[in-house]
Order: sequence, then C-alpha cells, then structure tokens
Amino acid sequence: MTNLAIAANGLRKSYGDKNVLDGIDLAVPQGTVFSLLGPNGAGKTTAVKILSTLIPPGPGSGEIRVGGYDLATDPQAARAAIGVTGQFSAVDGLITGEENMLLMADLHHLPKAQGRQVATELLERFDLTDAAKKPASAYSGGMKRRLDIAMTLVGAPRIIFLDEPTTGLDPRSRHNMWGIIRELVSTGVTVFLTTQYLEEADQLADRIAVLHNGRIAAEGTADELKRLIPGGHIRLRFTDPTTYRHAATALTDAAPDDEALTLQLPSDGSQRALRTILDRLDTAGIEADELTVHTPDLDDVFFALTGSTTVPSQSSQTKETAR
Ligand SMILES: Nc1ncnc2c1ncn2[C@@H]1O[C@H](COP(=O)(O)OP(=O)(O)OP(=O)(O)O)[C@@H](O)[C@H]1O
Repeated sequence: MTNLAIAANGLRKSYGDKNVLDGIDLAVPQGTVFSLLGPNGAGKTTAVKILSTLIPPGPGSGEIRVGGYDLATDPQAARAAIGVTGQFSAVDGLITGEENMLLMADLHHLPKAQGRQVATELLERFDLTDAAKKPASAYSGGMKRRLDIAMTLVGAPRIIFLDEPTTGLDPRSRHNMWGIIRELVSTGVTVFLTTQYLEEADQLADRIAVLHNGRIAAEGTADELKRLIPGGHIRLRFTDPTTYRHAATALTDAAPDDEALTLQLPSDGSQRALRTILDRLDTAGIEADELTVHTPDLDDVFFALTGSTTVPSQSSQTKETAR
C-alpha cells in the first residue's frame, strides 16, 4: 500500500435512506491521474469530500489512506499532503488575485518574504501576473480556476483533488487547464479528477473508474474500458425514402432506422471493412447521402454502463439516441 497516494476500501456514505456510495474500493498510485466518472448525482463530489477529510465516511467504511495516512487516526497529516479545488472554490472575489495568494501563504504559515515569492512565482506560472492586482470577481471563469489551482499549490500538496475543473470553461480554457494538469503530474503530483467530460478522462487519466448506483461499474485505462464495448459501426444516411427502402432491402444485415432514414452496419472501422461495404453498395447500385464511421469511444462505455440499457451491443445506438 505504500506506493499508493490514495487507498480506500469499502467506502460508504448515505444521506437518509439514499446509499450514495455503497462500498467502493479505490487505489491510486503516486504520480498518476485517476478519474472518477459518473452521471450527475452519482456521488463523485461526495467521494472527493470524504477523501479530502471535508466530511466523514459513512459507518461500515473500511480503511481509507491518503498520502499514506489513515484518515480515521491521522486526518491532520493527510490534510497537509493534499489540495482541493473545484466546485467549492476557495477564491474570494472581493480581494485581488495576489491578495488571495498571500492569504493562502499566511494560512500555510509561510514567512512573509517566502509567501510573496511563492505567490509571485505561481501567479506567473498560471499566467495571472497582469491580473494580479485586479479583484478576483473581475476574472473570467478560466482565470478563476487557474487562480484556484495556484492557491492550492501554495501548500505544495503531493495529492490534488480536482472536482470538475473544466466544467463551464470554453474549449481554449479547457485545453489550457489540461496543460496545467499534465504539468502538475510531470512534477510527481497525484491527481484525483472528477469530470463530466469523457474526453477529459480519455486525455488525462491513467486510470478511470465509472461510478454508477453507488458502486464502481468498471475500472481500467481508457483503452481497457473501450475494449468492453465490442466493435463500432458504419452509418449510412439517406434523404430519399425510396433509396433508403431499396438499400434496407439489399443490406439485410443492417439495423434500419425508418425515421432517421439511416442504416447501421457493424464494422471495426478498418479500411478493409470500409472497402467491403463500399463494394456491396456499388454492387447493389446504392448511393448513400452520407457515410460515417463510428469506432467505440468512452461515451459508448459510459452509456453502456450507466444508461438504461446494459447490453453492450446496443451501446452505440444508445449514444446516438442520447445525443
Ligand atoms: N449534504 C447532503 N445531504 C443530502 N443529500 C446529499 C448531500 N450531499 C449530496 N447529497 C446527495 O448525494 C448524491 C450525490 O451527490 P454528489 O454531489 O456527490 O454527486 P456528483 O456525482 O458529484 O454530482 P454532480 O456531477 O452533479 O456534481 C446526490 O443525490 C445528492 O443530492
């Protein structure tokens, strides 16, 4: 267990008769990014709050270790090893970015000169030097998130909890944030990330766990999770109903959608599979208005595991319907 930054056994939490976490196990090696995925209300924030000592675990939970320290017996030491940013931001809008940073330095009991130096360096690193003297309330969403992370780093935490760090950010700010997270990890920091964006988990996480109905429905690398979903498909779209019907009669193995005028054929998305389908279309004299290749991605995994259907082969359809 010593090389694990976070280790939890049988993590439980209920609110009233609602079992939010129903005994989940977590093992996050040092220096890696672990992503907890789940639909809204799945219990991601609850897990972050317990692991970061903000709320106690529910009765019956097993041992929880963060930074090597047992949360039950040594919460202070665990707290010293971690930083938390996210939905419950620490940024005070009434004071400037620099003042927020200095306040953090005071909270960490850094000597004045050292506090100033750390604040200046972090503001520079997060591209906030020009805005340092402006009240944080005037910052954009992306700047506030950057300031929030910069404030977290004042205490030089080895483990950082990022609760939906890019929710609501525009694509450029999101990519900037990904760069920041990658840089943190390159310095050996462990990141526990919750996100609603599957692409984010795919981009950043070494391991991903999907939380559903209070349990971990699946866990693994992005590739391992994608392998849970068999195959992809090729989708043919028609605008003319007669052409569509002709194609549906010719391609008996295709799944038809009479309303959308589309046909879906199972395919691994390879060049060879594509050529076979094009040959079949040529032979039957069919010309589709649009042909799209769909390979399984994390969305498919997510919908297959947390959607109404649990039949993997239906996942692709689930995704398309859901969009
Ligand atoms: N203090 C509380 N009292 C009662 N119920 C709570 C409390 N905190 C959370 N819950 C409930 O626990 C469930 C999980 O909430 P949580 O915030 O952990 O979900 P989440 O996965 O982080 O969701 P989101 O993506 O929407 O932030 C929800 O149904 C929520 O309403």
